[in-house]
Amino acid sequence: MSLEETPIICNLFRAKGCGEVFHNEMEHQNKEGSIHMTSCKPYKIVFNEKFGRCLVATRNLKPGEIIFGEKAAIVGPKQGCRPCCLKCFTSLDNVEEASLFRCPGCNYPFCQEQCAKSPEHETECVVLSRARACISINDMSKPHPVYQCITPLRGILLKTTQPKLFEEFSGLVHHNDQRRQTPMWRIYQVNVVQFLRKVCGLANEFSEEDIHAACGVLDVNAFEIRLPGSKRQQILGLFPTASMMSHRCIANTHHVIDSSTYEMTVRASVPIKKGEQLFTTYALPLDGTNDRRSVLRHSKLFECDCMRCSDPTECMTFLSALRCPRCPIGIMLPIQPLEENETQWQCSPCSYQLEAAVVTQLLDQLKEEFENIGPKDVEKLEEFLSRHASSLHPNHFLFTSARQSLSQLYGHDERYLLNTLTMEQLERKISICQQLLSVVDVLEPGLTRIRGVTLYELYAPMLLLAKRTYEAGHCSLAEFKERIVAVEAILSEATQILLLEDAASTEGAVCAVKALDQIQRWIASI
Ligand SMILES: C[S@@+](CC[C@H](N)C(=O)[O-])C[C@H]1O[C@@H](n2cnc3c(N)ncnc32)[C@H](O)[C@@H]1O
Repeated sequence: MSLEETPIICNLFRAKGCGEVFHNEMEHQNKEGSIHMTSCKPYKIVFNEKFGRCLVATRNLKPGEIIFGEKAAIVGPKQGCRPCCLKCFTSLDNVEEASLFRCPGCNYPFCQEQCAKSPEHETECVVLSRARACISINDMSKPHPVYQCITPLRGILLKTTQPKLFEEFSGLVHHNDQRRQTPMWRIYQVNVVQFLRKVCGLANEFSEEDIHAACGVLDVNAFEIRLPGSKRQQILGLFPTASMMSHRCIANTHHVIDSSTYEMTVRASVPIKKGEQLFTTYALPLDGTNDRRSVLRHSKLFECDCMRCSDPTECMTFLSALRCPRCPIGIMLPIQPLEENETQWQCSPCSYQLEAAVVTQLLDQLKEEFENIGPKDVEKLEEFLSRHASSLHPNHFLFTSARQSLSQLYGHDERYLLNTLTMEQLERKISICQQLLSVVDVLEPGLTRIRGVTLYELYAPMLLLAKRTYEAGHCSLAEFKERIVAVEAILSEATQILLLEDAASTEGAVCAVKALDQIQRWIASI
């Protein structure tokens, strides 16, 4: 056996962060002294001309491996939110006036006295109470502009409460120079900058530029946090390390934010090699290229030219492709996808061309029609899929979105409960989930929430279909067992993914674990 082939002998110590092997932990700690210990992480921050600061893997990472965990530096309401409790973010819509608690200091409404008296509200209340006369929030069903200043205020107040964290916060990218020309800048100027400086008396401590920078840091870097329950708002959290991750329209990481502790866990979603950049996605992965690039241009102020955006087929998913109006098999794609307003769209076999403006007009009409359906109308969603089958590619993002809704409706909607579905409807649910997965496997690969949820939706109709087929005597016991083993593999993968999700939304994971246990016992008994 050569030296290279010598296996790692037990008692050797493999450092969790850097993955290097040492004789013992002491040797690891002594390596390059404390410098190595502080940098013993599976990622490092590097600077790149194109991306700015970004994260790079310092060793090979397996799917599901935790890269880092991080607590939010600040959390707060999202711009344009409806009135909510400033402590726990419960929506105050539908809460009776008698049940609200108005803070005696600043007059903002809270869901209960305990929230208003929490230490988190103390410092901001001193500032906001100077504006008490202007804070009169009575209609809880509509967004109120006095919520716009809250999250930026929490950011700038770190200057006195946590100066080190403030340094990190104010060192994040804000793109003030580009944002200065935008309509949002003018809204912030009135509702945040002037409100905090003139009405709340912060003019001596923070310049206009400082407060605009805080707004920009949040717009460019903050993550949305989904709170459980329909009465909760979507809020923002700022995570300084996670905000260093660059964007790519097909990410290689996946993050989960615990909705009670506001802690983020970032994992590898696919295998990542040492030296590879870590990417998250700032846009919706199942939107088409033009929509994703437009969101990134306006909210994150850069032009995405990633591999997916530059490829007219979007990595062979054809998410933005149209059917050719001239030939029966043709698929129309943009010739230059990064020039969305100027590019011609061309059919691959017949070369027929359409102007970008014509395509935009057609899509605007279809988007409007789709939005008017609403996400819960099975018949209208099915009708939309069949009516436009001659205009859009089967994987088009509008169809994919319709399938996403249908995958949840068949089996759960009260008119389509699983046990009441006919054999054709079970087959329909299966084919919808499979088609959705064929797109998601490419655009949101690995251990991602949408894959977990879709695999979970796929297992139940497959199981029921196999059971009914066997009970009707249409397949042998051996064939039945084979089908159940295939269902078990799907459910097992779904469970593995769903168990990584936020503890407050693990209803799906709990059901999946129970169902997996049942199937495994069942297989053993057949
Ligand atoms: C959340 S920050 C990421 C950290 C930032 N690079 C830094 O140095 O602080 C987002 C900004 O990073 C840059 N960026 C991220 N992904 C990019 C990409 N795919 N192409 C170009 N710029 C990107 C853009 O300037 C974007 O507004």
